[in-house]
Amino acid sequence: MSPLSGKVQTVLGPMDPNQLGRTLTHEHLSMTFESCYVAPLPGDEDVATAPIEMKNLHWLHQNPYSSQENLLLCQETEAVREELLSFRRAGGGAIVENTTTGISRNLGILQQLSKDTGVHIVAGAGFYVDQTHSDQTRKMSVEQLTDVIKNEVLHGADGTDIRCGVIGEIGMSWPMTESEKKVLRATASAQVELGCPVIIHPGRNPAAPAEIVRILQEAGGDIDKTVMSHLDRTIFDRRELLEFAKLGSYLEYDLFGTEVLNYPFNLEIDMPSDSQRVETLAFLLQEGYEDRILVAHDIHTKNRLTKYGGHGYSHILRNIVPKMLSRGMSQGQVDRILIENSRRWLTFK
Ligand SMILES: CC(=O)NCCS(=O)(=O)O
Repeated sequence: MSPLSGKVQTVLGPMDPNQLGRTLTHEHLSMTFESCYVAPLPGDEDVATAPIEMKNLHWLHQNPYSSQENLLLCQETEAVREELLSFRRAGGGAIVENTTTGISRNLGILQQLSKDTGVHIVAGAGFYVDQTHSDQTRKMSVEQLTDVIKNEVLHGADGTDIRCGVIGEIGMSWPMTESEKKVLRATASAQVELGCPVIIHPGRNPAAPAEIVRILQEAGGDIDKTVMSHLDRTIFDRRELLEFAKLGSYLEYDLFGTEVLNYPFNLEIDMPSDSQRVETLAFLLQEGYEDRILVAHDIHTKNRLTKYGGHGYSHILRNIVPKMLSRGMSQGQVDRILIENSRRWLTFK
């Protein structure tokens, strides 16, 4: 049995899961996303390199990955601190910070933010998508990768003694690369030994989540303790969604607040609106998946902060919860999603 059994591990140490409260299971508080820069359309070069200001916020909203400045959330610690205080005032308790190796995890900042604001923060172990893997990562065996991940949970990451409390977000592309598959197998091995929660970023294809679950299962992973992120931009067909749901992972709708006409990473995809996300949650509840749903905003660029006219970390609590209630969900179901499911997932076995 893990020494962490029955506990949640935050950046301030292990804690009683009952203290978490309303939890956003997929956010970033400090990271860089330059690896996912998308060149601006011809004619947009000037606005793409201009400083962020009111007159280009609409452009930025539609083209968030085409401004290098927008990809540096790591420069906004003061704004994030203010937002976390606002999140607490809105009734929020905890945030799972999904920044892993490859997108500039900064555990010292996370620990300080938690001390300053009283928000419980759980940090993520492991590796983001292949394009951010270092040569050293690519050369590692599954056993070596497993040791790295275990060490980040048991002893601390990035040369600190600050410990991660989940594995992930583990980044997968579509199709998955060999290096990503090794990381996935290492994730499963570490999970078996530690009894810990896992969270996956799937590639942008409806077949990706099930393929990931298959590989995790083959490597001994605990699907019941695994979150599949970003379903809002991955599985659109309801029949396919139910097929996937049967596999038993948590089903995360974590792009609340993202309403964009052209999804820059895959122009074939029509990104749903928040109203459509709520409709999908209602559908999953009706189909009996009340114990499997999780929600978040996955804030990872500057323009989504309230400082830049974005929705911020309190959008779900302030706007989406009332919408859920107005669409027939009960307070009990909302609490199940925001409190009980996240608590169960985050508690070490
Ligand atoms: C930080 C991160 O990976 N966000 C996910 C963006 S995506 O558009 O859902 O892939």
